[in-house]
Amino acid sequence: MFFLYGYGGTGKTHMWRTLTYALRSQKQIVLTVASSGIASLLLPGGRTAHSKFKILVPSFENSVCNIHQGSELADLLKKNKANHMG
Ligand SMILES: Nc1ncnc2c1ncn2[C@@H]1O[C@H](COP(=O)(O)OP(=O)(O)OP(=O)(O)O)[C@@H](O)[C@H]1O
Repeated sequence: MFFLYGYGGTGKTHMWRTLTYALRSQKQIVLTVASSGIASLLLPGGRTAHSKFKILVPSFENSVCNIHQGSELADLLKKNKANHMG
């Protein structure tokens, strides 16, 4: 999982879009998530992290994601090579 930090307008979205298209063109699985719905709209196939990873709201120190072993989402997470968190 990669996190990319930078000031506004420095090219974070541009870099993630480029990486996502490059990896997907090689048939790699890339999950693009952001902390807000507005930010997720900038990413190809973007979703909020809370939606994609079934993160409970509100979340506490001991909260766990609601992903069940053997589910389709669990298999996808095992197979994917890169997550983008914007
Ligand atoms: N390497 C690059 N080559 C050409 N244009 C670029 C490059 N990086 C960024 N840009 C352009 O610069 C502008 C700002 O980039 P981008 O939206 O990716 O920044 P950002 O860091 O995601 O900004 P914000 O945090 O405000 O969302 C965009 O128009 C983008 O196309």
